[in-house]
Amino acid sequence: MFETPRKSNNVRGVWSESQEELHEMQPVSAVDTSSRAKKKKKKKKPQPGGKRSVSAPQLSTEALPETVSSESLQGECTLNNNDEPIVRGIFQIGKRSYDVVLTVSRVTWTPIQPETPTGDASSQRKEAFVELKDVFAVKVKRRRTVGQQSGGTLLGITLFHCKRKGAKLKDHETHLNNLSVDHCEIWFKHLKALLSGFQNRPKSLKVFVNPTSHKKEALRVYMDEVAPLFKLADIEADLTITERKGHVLSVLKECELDIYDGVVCVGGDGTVAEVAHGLLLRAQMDAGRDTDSIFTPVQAALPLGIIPAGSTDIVACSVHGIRHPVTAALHIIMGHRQPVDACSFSSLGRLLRFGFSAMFGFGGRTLAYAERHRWMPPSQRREMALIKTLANLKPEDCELSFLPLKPGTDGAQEQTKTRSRKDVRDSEGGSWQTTQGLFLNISIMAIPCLCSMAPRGLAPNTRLNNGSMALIMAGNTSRSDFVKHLKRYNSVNNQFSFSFVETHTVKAVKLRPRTQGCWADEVSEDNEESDSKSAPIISSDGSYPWNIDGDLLEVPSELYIRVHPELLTLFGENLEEAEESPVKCSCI
Ligand SMILES: Nc1ncnc2c1ncn2[C@@H]1O[C@H](COP(=O)(O)OP(=O)(O)OP(=O)(O)O)[C@@H](O)[C@H]1O
Repeated sequence: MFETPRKSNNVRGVWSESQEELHEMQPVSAVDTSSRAKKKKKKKKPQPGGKRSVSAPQLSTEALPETVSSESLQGECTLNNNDEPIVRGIFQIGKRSYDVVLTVSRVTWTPIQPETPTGDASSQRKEAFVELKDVFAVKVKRRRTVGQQSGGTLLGITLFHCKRKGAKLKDHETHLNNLSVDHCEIWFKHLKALLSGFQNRPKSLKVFVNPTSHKKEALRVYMDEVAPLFKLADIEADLTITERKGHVLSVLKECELDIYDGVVCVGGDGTVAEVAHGLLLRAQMDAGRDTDSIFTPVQAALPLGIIPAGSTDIVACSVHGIRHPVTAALHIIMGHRQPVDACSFSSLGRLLRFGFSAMFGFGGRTLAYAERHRWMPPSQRREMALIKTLANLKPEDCELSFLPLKPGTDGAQEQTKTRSRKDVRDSEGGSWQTTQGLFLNISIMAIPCLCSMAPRGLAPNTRLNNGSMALIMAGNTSRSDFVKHLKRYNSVNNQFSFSFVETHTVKAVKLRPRTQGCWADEVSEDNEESDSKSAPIISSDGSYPWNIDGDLLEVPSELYIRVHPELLTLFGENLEEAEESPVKCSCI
């Protein structure tokens, strides 16, 4: 029976169609995109490779098996030239018959039209095609009675391919109908052989789903929107539903990674951070790196796919330009890869974790407040945290040192204000600049950090893999000016054009808070509100809250942040701007 995992109750009358391998009789779960496929527009394209004079009366599918033999349909296998037909034949697509040609790069179909009485070839031969690089599965289509598990009448073959609309990828089906088994077998074999040539496409994946992310929808998102596509693409997915914080880390430390072609996480930014950290930590363990010293990290062994199911999904948005699970799944299936820079965060010479972004001051305090109120619904918790932290807005007294990227490489956007600083030369030849003072917020970001609240990114001046980090320092100012600065993230105006904001393109940052005990004092203010089960352990020893990729990290002393170019590969593509319409935060 034709199973539609997204709409599993979709029974289409007495007869239904199944997609399966030609000689394997187990039915597979196909993705129901039929309603969307109907709306498909065919693209006009010039005819490839020479003239074709197919001018025959329109053929019905029923007539094809007898009239179209495999000989007349079979082309020579000529894989040298992209435009050279490998196989050519007649299929019914929709209600019309088409002359269909397979080359190494595409499947092209042209409607078969009767000759005009004057013998002219019709001028309206609209050609359509699908590039093989966009095809992720080919299946045999059969008609079966309800309940029939195998066999059934062969109807043709179906191509599953992805279509792009802006940053969004969507799955589509093209049904090539022909009742001839020989004919379909030839096409099926050729298509399978060509698709197996895409070596970048994963065959086996380790998948982590965080069932607690955001609105607890990650498992549903995976089961309904992603798993059916993986199955269609013949990808074996080894699923772990995480049971606690740290679960991913313990699995990644121990498991055999060689058997996988990639790791996938389904959840929010905290889940992404844990998986990225786990993958990078495992790579250091395998390479024998001592992470309790200043070391040069090795790259992660496997690419990471991110299926967004959180509330902000900053990393997914930065790499896909959109929060759309199907787009993310199709990037994984098609094997699109994007190297990204990552940071290491260390304190007192010991590695604390790997990640992409850090916020200290306002960003750290807001997250700490939200974490202590986990019992609240997510959006309410975030708004409340923002309001409370703004109401208690306090500058942090810090000593900040940074190692700028070499002059001339990417410093054009920098905005340096009047803060005094001293320069110290680094052993690598760079020049550390040190400044002291009061800061409301300090952000250090290796990726643009796109999200719906900041469509151009929290750090629009950096790129996914430009080998640098954006350092954004918001100095002490009035609350109203700081709110104006925050609001600009959501607008077209430059959020950095304030006298109290400084930006730098850097390779490394050291930050040492100089205020004693302020964080512990603040925690005690609302201790009575916190849920003892879910509240993080907040020490009163003067440690400071950092927001590292949306995860709360408490650091008692100096934090040392270094960027490592292209340390991790993500499944996806480099996009400069989020596609989603900006979301206004109602509380500011
Ligand atoms: N079963 C579980 N129970 C509790 N926490 C878990 C579980 N599985 C994973 N976690 C942890 O939950 C944390 C938060 O995950 P995640 O970021 O995906 O959700 P979120 O915070 O709701 O989403 P967002 O960051 O987008 O708001 C992660 O640090 C992860 O380690």
